[in-house]
Amino acid sequence: MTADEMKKAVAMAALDLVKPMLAADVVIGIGTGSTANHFIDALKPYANDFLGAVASSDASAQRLKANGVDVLELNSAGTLPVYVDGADEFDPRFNLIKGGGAALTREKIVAQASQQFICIVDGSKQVPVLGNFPLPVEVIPMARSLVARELVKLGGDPVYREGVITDNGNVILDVHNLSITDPKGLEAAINNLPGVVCNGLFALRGADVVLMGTPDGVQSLSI
Ligand SMILES: O=C[C@H](O)[C@H](O)[C@H](O)COP(=O)(O)O
Repeated sequence: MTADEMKKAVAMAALDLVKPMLAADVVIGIGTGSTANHFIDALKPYANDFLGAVASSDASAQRLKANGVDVLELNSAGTLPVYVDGADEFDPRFNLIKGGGAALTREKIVAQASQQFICIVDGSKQVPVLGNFPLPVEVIPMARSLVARELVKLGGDPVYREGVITDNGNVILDVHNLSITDPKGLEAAINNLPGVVCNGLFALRGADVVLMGTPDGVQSLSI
């Protein structure tokens, strides 16, 4: 089974969890990336069974609309019952690194607005300790160098993701060589740096459910 087939399988498993929640007044949260894209495509036959979705990126919003799903603003949607999204890494406590596709800030907002976060991943994303995947940090452009120096003080090696501007008009620093033994503490410490909009650690609000695709099928993991 290819990685893409595993991503599709976890997306279908997530759909099985979400289908019973769908109703005429229900709005769901949708993430960003190649795994979330499979989930968006899988929603197409059910597009008329729920009110719509809040998207964590312009790219996902466009894909949802192409699949017949109405896209709503979070401000008019209230609390969402569920958020479905991928991740770049997850640890045994369901702390995550996200933002490989630069959508981390809106993802964190929609996750925070949701009662349940279903994380859909292939097995390559499972790690004992977060940090092998460089941690994305979204930064106000004028603060890029300042924040980079502060991230070095925290023990990381930040690299400017050249050519990438987020949906919010900001830039991304990818922080290499972190061994993240205190995900909540590091998430808060980075968020406290002036110029940082958001960082890709999802520990203060991690995943509730992880569905992991393996060559032997989809595993529903528990903490
Ligand atoms: O910014 C992107 C998101 O955090 C994605 O959820 C993450 O990068 C995983 O993407 P993929 O499903 O393509 O591996």
